[in-house]
Amino acid sequence: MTKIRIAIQKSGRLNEDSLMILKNCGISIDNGKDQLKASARNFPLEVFYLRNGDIPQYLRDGVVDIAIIGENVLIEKGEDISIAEKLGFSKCKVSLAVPKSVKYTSVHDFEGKKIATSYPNTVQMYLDKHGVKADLHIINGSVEIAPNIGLADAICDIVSSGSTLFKNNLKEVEVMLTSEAVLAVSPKISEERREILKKLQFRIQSVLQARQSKYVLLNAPNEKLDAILRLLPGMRSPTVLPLAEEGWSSVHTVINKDKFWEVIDELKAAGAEGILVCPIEKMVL
Ligand SMILES: Nc1ncnc2c1ncn2[C@@H]1O[C@H](COP(=O)(O)OP(=O)(O)OP(=O)(O)O)[C@@H](O)[C@H]1O
Ligand SMILES: O=P(O)(O)OC[C@H]1O[C@H](OP(=O)(O)OP(=O)(O)O)[C@H](O)[C@@H]1O
Ligand SMILES: [Mg+2]
Repeated sequence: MTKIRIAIQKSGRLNEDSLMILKNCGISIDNGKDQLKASARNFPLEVFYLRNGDIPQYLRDGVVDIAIIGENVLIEKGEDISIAEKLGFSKCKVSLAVPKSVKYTSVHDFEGKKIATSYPNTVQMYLDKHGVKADLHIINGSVEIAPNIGLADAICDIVSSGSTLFKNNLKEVEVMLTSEAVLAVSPKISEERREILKKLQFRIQSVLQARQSKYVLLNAPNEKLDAILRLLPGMRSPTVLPLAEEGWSSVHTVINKDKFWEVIDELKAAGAEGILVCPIEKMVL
């Protein structure tokens, strides 16, 4: 039987969330901790555990068909590789930073400066776009320490909370790109495997939709229903069912998880009671 081959990060920031999304898609993987390859029990899928930085080349060569990888790595090393889905986790930026004490005015301040980075192509593209010439010093990790030990004038690295920059007395001055984990596709994927990919994407989309949404149930006196329903956008429209108690109804609806916090006070003020907010496991639109 033909299987689709997916690369996920062997260990590191993407590993756990990548396995979790497959699990949420109902795919169980026989997983020995030190295995570099594993098969799914109930879906035609084989998992290869690889280094994040090596994945673009595996995709390009068609050694794997798809991968879960940081978008930033594709921008750095895999411009020719397409993205099938954005997955909504591992959100970060790739930014330029300088010592806090430096007075910064514009990207032209980098002219003739030495920049330490693990993302040379990304920095070079950004500098070229602005007509700036700088000297790049490529290192693989602990980039933020470079200015403190006299290795470089500035750095380019991943920024999330900003705490690594802060601890190293640096400040973010240019955001070159924003990134999140994505499902990437090999340009060499076969038609047969593309059909399996479609099935996987359908499952991923229902998991991602569900993560964004909450199922809300509430009770309302009938005379206040109109006002309450106006506050609630449902998938099609909210369900209204009579309660055993005369004059009351139960309202059921699906709402965006962020939107819910915006309307909760208004719902209460409009007369809603006994509000329940429940997670949704899968959502097919
Ligand atoms: N602090 C962060 N916050 C959010 N996402 C991050 C952060 N650091 C990295 N990422 C994202 O997670 C991906 C993997 O980062 P991680 O540090 O685990 O691996 P790596 O060292 O870049 O790769 P490799 O697997 O080759 O060792 C990055 O490419 C980026 O997309
Ligand atoms: O803005 P922050 O929230 O501080 O995150 C940014 C840091 O996170 C990543 O390092 P990581 O912890 O993955 O270590 P690594 O260099 O070993 O990959 C990245 O390389 C930054 O150093
Ligand atoms: Mg890292």
